[in-house]
Amino acid sequence: MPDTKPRDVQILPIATDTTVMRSRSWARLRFEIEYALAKGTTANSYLIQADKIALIDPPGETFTQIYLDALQQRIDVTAIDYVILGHVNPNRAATLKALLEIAPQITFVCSNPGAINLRGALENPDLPIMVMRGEETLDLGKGHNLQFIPTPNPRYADELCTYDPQTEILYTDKLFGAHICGDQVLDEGWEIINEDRRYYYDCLMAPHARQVETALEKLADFPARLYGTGHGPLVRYGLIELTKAYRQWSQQQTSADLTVALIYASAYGNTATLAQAIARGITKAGVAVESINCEFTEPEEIRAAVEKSAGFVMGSPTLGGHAPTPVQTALGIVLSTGTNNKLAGVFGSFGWSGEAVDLIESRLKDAGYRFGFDTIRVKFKPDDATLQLCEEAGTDFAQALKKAKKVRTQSVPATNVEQAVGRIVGSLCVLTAKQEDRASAMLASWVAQASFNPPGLTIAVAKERAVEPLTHSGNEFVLNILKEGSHIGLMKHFLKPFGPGEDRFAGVATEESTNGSPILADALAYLECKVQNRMESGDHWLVYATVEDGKVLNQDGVTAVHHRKSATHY
Ligand SMILES: Cc1cc2nc3c(=O)[nH]c(=O)nc-3n(C[C@H](O)[C@H](O)[C@H](O)COP(=O)(O)O)c2cc1C
Repeated sequence: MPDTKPRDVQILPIATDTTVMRSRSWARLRFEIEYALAKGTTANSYLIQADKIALIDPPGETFTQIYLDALQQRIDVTAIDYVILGHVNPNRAATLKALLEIAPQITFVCSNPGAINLRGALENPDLPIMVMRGEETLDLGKGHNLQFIPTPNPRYADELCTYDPQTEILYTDKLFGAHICGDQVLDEGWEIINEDRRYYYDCLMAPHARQVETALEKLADFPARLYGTGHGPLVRYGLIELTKAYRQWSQQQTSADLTVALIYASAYGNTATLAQAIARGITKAGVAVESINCEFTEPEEIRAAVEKSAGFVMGSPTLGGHAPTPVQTALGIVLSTGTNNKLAGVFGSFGWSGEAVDLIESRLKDAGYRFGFDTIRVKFKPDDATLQLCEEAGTDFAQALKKAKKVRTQSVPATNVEQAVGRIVGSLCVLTAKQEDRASAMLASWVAQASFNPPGLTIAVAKERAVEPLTHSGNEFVLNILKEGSHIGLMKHFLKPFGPGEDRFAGVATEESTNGSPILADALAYLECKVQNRMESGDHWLVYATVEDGKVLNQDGVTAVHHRKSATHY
């Protein structure tokens, strides 16, 4: 997606007295970890003009001015009665302050934890706020008698959904969204955005699937015709399928046999971002995560989650030279469970001294815990490379747990089917990809030509591969086809275990392709590819890519082929 298209606010009436205002950022997105998709996003706000006027979810500060301009062209902003907030993001404070300056009579509507956050974010303890706990309604007139459904989760403890019985719109905040930017307001032809919705779920929802299940149960009581999402297209055509998919994806998480307790606190969001990237790395390897924000969780719940988990990861910011009290309490609970056979991990964001992370690490070390990854210390806000490291550390952690479990179950010889499927051969290749700060590579032999016009191929990428985030629709990579005779060295290099964030290309001769991905100098040929789409196929993604360019580097060589004995090996 080019970064050149200017931000704007797209406005469309969507139902009786109801208008959507979508603040569109076309550029690569940085505020949540869906950076791998880089398709921009929209911050969706809604305007209900009945006898009273309500505004739902004004956007963050990068949109304050153009959003207010767009609003002022349509309504008398001084007449707004209510501003309803699906969650309170400090980043929205600038827009809310600007609205209050024009319309000081505004009453805010949010959940109870939302009210605490809002008073802090707007630095005003006397702010007029209507707190919605689930029983109350807000009558805007003309049948818009709004109902509210708190749907708290560790990431957004203050999340609140809103239902309008007049229009049968359910405003779902973070639920059912997608980080994509485009002209399409609704989700007609929704199958093509399935991948984006799934990735959004995997990154943002999977780490608190239990709370998603609770939210789905609550929301089922409200007959919705349309989901007014916080991001991306509104959900109308795919509403039944997406709701069903959310149930199914959540059930997959909550019924997984290995779980990691991810225990953290975060005052300004940096440690939470690290937690999210680590969670993504764990869940993509097929191990479930139970996220626990210790600020909002009862000690008993923390104890129960640790006891039932195969491992735990603890994260904390350093504030005033210490870990915040809820983290210290949680650490005490973890240590008192006395289960030092569980795998542990530690991470945190800090500013200058970082005592909190050191404290957690040393207390766990003293108690005899083993660590699944080297402690991650990040100064202030993480960049893309750090998030990649976190994701890979999470995957390593999950794989260590899976390995430990496998060791306990006896290894069985390959079945007839496994042996027979193993006789399928493919050319031995190395997929290399680089996007801005992120680079990765993977040995691939499950490769096949898939089309001639345009030239295209498929590659099977295991879901937990480090390179996986670089193989979504629109991403570019290079497929290096190895040469028989000189393939062993490269094969060994790319098969060896890499630490989280480790440079895959150290000591390997490469050149840069036009799409920025490395070409291996010793390859037989290379293909510059662009991912068109991908299909979920069991434990792999089947990636279909078209070949945009390519060259044979060694005219006399032949393709290295990978012969195997079993389908379970590459
Ligand atoms: C009031 C306050 C006190 C802080 N004290 C420390 C400190 O003693 N040592 C340190 O390394 N960083 C300190 N920091 C920096 C934070 O650790 C840093 O901003 C970190 O990114 C916060 O993580 P979070 O976004 O997850 O809350 C402090 C920050 C604030 C706002």
